[in-house]
Amino acid sequence: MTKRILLTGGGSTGHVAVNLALIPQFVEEDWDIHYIGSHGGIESKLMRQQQQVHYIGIASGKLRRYWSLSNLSDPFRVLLGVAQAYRHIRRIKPHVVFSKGGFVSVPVVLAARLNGIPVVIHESDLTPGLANRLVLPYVQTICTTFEETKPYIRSSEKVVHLGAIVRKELFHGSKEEGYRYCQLKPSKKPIIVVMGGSLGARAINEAVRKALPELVTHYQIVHLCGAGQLDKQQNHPSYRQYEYLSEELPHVLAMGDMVITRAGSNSIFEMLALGKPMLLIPLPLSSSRGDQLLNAESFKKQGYGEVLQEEELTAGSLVRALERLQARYPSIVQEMRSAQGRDRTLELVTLLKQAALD
Ligand SMILES: CC(=O)N[C@H]1[C@@H](OP(=O)(O)OP(=O)(O)OC[C@H]2O[C@@H](n3ccc(=O)[nH]c3=O)[C@H](O)[C@@H]2O)O[C@H](CO)[C@@H](O)[C@@H]1O
Repeated sequence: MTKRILLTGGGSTGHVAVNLALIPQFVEEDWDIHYIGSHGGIESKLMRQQQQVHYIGIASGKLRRYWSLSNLSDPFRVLLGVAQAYRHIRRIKPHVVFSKGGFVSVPVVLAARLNGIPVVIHESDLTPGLANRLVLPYVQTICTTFEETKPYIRSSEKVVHLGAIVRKELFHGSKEEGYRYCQLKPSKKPIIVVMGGSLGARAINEAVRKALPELVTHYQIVHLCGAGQLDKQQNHPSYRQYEYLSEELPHVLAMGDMVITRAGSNSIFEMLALGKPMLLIPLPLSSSRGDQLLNAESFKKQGYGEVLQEEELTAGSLVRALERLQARYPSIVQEMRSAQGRDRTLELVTLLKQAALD
C-alpha cells in the first residue's frame, strides 16, 4: 500500500527549505507527497515547481502580536483554512503530517488532529515561534534545532533534539564556478559574503556601503542585498552585488571565506555546516520577537563568530568587528569542524516513518 505524507509550513524561504530537503527522501521510497500551504506565499511558488508534490492552497490568516485592520478578518480566514484543510486531509488520508511552522501551518495541524493523524513539527529557532507554540498541544513530537530550546517548551516529553536540516545542494558548490559567476579572481584579499536573510537587510546594506571604501582595501565583497536594493552607484572591482542568488549560491559560498549575516536560523546553520566564520548582526527586538538575538548569542557562545548589535552598527564598528573575526578565523574554523556531523535529514525521515506506524 502506498504511504502518504502531508507537508506544511510557509512564510519564509527557510521553512520551505526544510520541506524541500525531505522530498527526495520520500520520493525514493515511493511515498505520495502532498503539501498544504497558502495561495500566494513563497511555499506556493517553490513547491508548485516540484513535480512529485501535490500542492494545495488554502485560506490563511496571519497571527499578529500588533494591531492591524486585518486582525478583524484574519481569525475567520484561519477558521476557513481549518475547514479547507480538514476536507483535504479526509480525502488524502496521510499517514503522518510534518509541519515546519509559519502561520499557514496552524489550520493544517488543527485539521490533522481533528482527523486523528500524527503530527511532527520542527522548530528552527532557539525559542519556539508563535505557530509552533499554538499547535504544541496537538502534536506528537517537536524536533528542535538548538540544544537550548527544551526549557522553553512546556510539554518537554515531546521534545526530540534533532539539529538543523541543511539543504544538500549547498555542499556541492565549486570555488571556480563562484569566481567565474562573480567575475572575481583569487587574491590575497579574503572574500566576504554579505547575506541579510531571504529578504536582504536595509541596515546591513547601508553600513556595508558606507564602509565600502575601507572594506575593499582589505576584502573582496559579494553582497546579497535583497530584492529592489541594488545600488547602481556602487561600482568597484572588489565589490559585487546581487538581489538574491538561487542555483549560484552554493558556488558563491564555496568561494567565500567569511560571512556577514542576520541570525536567521537557516542561514546560520548553513554557514556552520559549510565552515564559514560569521559576523552576526541579529534582527533587533524592535522589528522581531527577538529570536535572532538568542540565536546569535548561542552561536557566539559556541565560538562560531562575532556578534554586532544593529543599534551599534556603523561603518566603523563593522570594519572593527570584521578585523576581530579575521583574527579569530583559524580557531573558529576549528570549532566549527568539531560541531559538523551527521545528516539530520535521514534522522527526521526515520522519525516521520515511525510516527506514521504509531
Ligand atoms: C525576518 C524574519 O522573521 N526572519 C526569520 C525567518 O528567516 P528567513 O527565512 O528570512 O532567514 P533564514 O536565515 O532562516 O533563511 C534564509 C534562507 O534564504 C537563503 N538565501 C538567502 C539569500 C540568497 O540570496 N539566497 C538564498 O537562498 C539562505 O541560504 C537561507 O536558506 O525564519 C527564520 C527561521 O524560523 C528565523 O530565524 C528568522 O528570524
